[in-house]
Amino acid sequence: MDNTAVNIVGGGEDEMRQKVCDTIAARAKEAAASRGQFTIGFSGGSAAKMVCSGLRSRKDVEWGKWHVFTCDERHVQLSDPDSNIAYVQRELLDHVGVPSSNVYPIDPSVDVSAAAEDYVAKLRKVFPDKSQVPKFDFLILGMGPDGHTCSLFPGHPGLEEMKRLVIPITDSPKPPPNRITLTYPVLNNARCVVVIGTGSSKADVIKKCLEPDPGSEEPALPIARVFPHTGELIWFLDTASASKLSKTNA
Ligand SMILES: O=C1O[C@H](COP(=O)(O)O)[C@@H](O)[C@H](O)[C@H]1O
Repeated sequence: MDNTAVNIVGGGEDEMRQKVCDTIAARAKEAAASRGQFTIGFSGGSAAKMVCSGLRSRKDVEWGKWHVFTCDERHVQLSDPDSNIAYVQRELLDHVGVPSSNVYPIDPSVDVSAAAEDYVAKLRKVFPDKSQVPKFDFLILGMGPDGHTCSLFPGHPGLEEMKRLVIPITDSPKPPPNRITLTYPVLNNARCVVVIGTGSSKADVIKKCLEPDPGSEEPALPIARVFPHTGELIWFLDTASASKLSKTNA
């Protein structure tokens, strides 16, 4: 069964925000009802901006059931404007009722390798069965114009990591260089992954991923390698980011 959907929402950010946040709220409700909790991973950048602003006024969400991680994180202090979790904290969590014990920031006081190990320990608080790869209910992914997602960059050896759940990155081509990231085994084990593409700066990369040149021998870009084994994959695109696609389902 193909569990992939490409939604060209049309219009701009407001329409996208509404659709994406409706999807998150619906999945959170299902997860809380069937498993008693909702495990979610946020990305940083434009995806976080859209989602945090759309979620914080929602009254149809049981915030107390949420467990909040980031899909990747810059290895910086939580006071640094580059911190992904600090953004989510300020723009969403400070305004809703997620218990602080259900929010899992990285430890910036240790080196980046130790921070990656510490993050695995944090994952294991919520996903304690060590024989199983953590199964997130929901992951929100963004993408850079180069096709990176999380802190998985084109051509980086981290793309081939199939054992570790979280890896340190010390040579990110996008600053800051030190980061940690979830790996494909975790991304592709999620129940639902949403990819958010907005703006014309993403149009070329979206075309490359969704309508690749049949003759091309280029390896798939990092965002195009996300295919949950059994879960759903939903791409949400606005008019500008979908503008180079020839086939649309709008
Ligand atoms: O550095 C990062 O960049 C990507 C893409 O960000 P965007 O602002 O171009 O949408 C983001 O998804 C990732 O979480 C972040 O660490």
